[in-house]
Amino acid sequence: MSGAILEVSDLKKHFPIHGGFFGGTTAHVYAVDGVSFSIAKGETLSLVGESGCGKSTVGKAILRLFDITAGQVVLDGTRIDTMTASTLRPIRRRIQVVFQDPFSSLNPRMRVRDILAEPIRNFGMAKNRADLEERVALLMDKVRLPRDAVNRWPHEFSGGQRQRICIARALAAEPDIIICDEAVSALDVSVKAQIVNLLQDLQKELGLAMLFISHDLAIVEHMTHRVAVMYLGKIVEVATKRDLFSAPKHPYTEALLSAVPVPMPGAQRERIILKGDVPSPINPPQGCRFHTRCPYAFDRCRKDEPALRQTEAGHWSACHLHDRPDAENPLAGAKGADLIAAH
Ligand SMILES: Nc1ncnc2c1ncn2[C@@H]1O[C@H](COP(=O)(O)OP(=O)(O)OP(=O)(O)O)[C@@H](O)[C@H]1O
Repeated sequence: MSGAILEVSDLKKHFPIHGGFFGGTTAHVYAVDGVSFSIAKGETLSLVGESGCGKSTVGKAILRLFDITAGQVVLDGTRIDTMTASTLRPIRRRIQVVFQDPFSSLNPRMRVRDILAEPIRNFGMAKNRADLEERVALLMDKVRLPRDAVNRWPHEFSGGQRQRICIARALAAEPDIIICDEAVSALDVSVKAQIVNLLQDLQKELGLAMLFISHDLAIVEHMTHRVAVMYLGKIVEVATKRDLFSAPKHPYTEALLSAVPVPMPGAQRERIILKGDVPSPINPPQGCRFHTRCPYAFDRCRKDEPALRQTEAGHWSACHLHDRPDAENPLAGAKGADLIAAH
């Protein structure tokens, strides 16, 4: 994609499982198994899917919290997955993260001023002491916290306020992209909406790119440009928010969406209850990984793995149903478009 700030190609992360008498590798967790996407400058891409499908592992791989098994991560044209720790150091500033738990993410022994000053100092961004103070004050303004709160300790703040401090800390480094890993999942409903609005405002104001990792499609719907749906280490569908919510092309996306409430009086989607649990990523099913739970699975799904391919402009999906005539594809056409029209 032109203007991409981040490009991830065929990313794999297989965690070895050690066991046996000699403690050797006995198996692997195929946590992420060939994931590709790109994010444009100023764009939000949401990565959604059930717990354990590999979303956080994708985020951590981009942050280089561990080495990847295979694939490429390219930031603004530069490959970063193969960089040594010292070359990577200045690049780290450009990718920041906000994690789920604002209670454990902040050092309880540091005042807010020092929490925000730390990245500014580490990345050598302030000209002098006065500039540092000014930068800290502006960060408080950006996340709508009073400037004098910089003298307080993390425990003096509510969960939502702490998440604002985590966002300010991420912004302190003036990044190109922020990874929000379940950043609002632990917050109360009303606070969640405030933080989502704040992130959206900041994104517009600063032209940030965002990778928004979430299991909650209802939240994603309010703030994303595009959505990538993950299942068992793979992306099964990618589309713009409007296309994905109005006309999902993959049965897994359809099932996830069926659980999202429709914000219109009297309107409701038919809930699809998937059978069984997500299979183990240690031993993923042959063929299509979703076939064991798919309501439409047929013979081919048990044997061949479907490739992620473009079915309409900007809409990608990995499902053998696309090779069937429309009459035999329950997901052909703009199913649900009427429900979404009022959004
Ligand atoms: N360090 C690790 N060692 C071994 N397995 C791991 C490790 N980290 C993650 N996994 C496994 O990889 C799979 C994907 O985990 P991941 O945390 O990326 O999923 P997720 O979609 O973000 O789910 P959640 O929202 O529950 O964190 C899971 O089966 C998890 O148990």
